[in-house]
Amino acid sequence: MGDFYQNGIITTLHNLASRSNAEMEAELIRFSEVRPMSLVLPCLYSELEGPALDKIVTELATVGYLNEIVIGLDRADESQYKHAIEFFSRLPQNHRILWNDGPRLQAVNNMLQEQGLAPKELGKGCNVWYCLGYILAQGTTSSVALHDCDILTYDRSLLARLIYPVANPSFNYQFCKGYYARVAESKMNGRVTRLLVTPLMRALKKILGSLDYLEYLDSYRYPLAGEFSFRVDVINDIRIPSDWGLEIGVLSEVKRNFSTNRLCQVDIADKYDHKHQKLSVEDAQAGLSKMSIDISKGIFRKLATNGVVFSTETFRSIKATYYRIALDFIETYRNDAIINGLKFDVHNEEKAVELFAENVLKAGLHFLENPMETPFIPSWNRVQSAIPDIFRHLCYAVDDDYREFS
Ligand SMILES: O=C(O)[C@H](O)COP(=O)(O)O
Repeated sequence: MGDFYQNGIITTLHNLASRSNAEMEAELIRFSEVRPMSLVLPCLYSELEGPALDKIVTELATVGYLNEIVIGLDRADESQYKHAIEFFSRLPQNHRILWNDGPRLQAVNNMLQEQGLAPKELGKGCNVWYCLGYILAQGTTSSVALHDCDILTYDRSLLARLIYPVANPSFNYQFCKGYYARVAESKMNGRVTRLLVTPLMRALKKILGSLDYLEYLDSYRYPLAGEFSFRVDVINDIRIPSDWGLEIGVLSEVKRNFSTNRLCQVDIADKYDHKHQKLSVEDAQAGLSKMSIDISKGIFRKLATNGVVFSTETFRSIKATYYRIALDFIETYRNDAIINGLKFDVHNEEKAVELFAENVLKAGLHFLENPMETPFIPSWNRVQSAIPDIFRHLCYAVDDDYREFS
């Protein structure tokens, strides 16, 4: 059982008692009468063949409060799309699969491209964006949850706890982020969160002073969690990054659009494990190396929109301060691991921090050299204003694919 401390400037909803999931789901079924709920699952075809998704679908098949499940399928050819239809067919809820690489959705993408509105980079951000557009187009949902498809420790209580804060009609939250400890096989994971994001926040606060935006981001216990939920109207006006800045980008957008008392975070699992990517020391375009660059760029860009002025010297100081603080954090994590009987590899942790320190500087210099770069996908409000019947095209594409291949 955790504590009930409220840190930061958003509400934290803890897991304080062993409330049964059945009791919570019974409540969610009642809520669903006034607030219909959807789940978005962004996935790669390869995840259908991996160890996590089969169990996730088995768990979801027993969930009674979902109105629909929208699956965004990336990197699938025709036969793989057909296999995906079969794979998800055991879901009793209404469900649709967006075959993002299929000719119909590609035609929709071309239509957007002609207006300069299509996502510029493929990946999770783009996948999520199309799924959210489809949910808006359907117009049947009130509350939405989204989670990754590589969760090895999944059970359906994760979803119940994740969606509850935006499903309970007596709560006023617009957005909720999940949190947990990424601890598995007796070791602490979550390398980018622990070794980049938290120390970088502290370094930025030290150099730039206490800024509302930094206090806000630092309030999230797991800012990189791929699990979040929201009221449907949040979708209209958010611009999400198409790169690894997706998670932090969404947090920044909801802060811009809502007061912090409409935002919260919730404890969704005792343990969480997922697919781990390589650190990728050699290749800055891959693995956690790329992730750390994209995230740092996203944070610097956002600070600049908040009036912060950067120079090469500021980025050198940020790098040096980050490095020192991150090394101190390694000591903290080490002791936390030891008291909990977990393994801890100081060498690998320091290797990651050395790489992230270089990448913080790289991201800063890249930001100075490319001040006009905007890796954001436009909001659906803007897209609808440019192409008023876009939702009709999107719905036809998804539904016609399903009709033709199921
Ligand atoms: O959450 C994170 O920090 C990144 O996704 C990396 O996670 P991992 O260290 O658990 O692979």
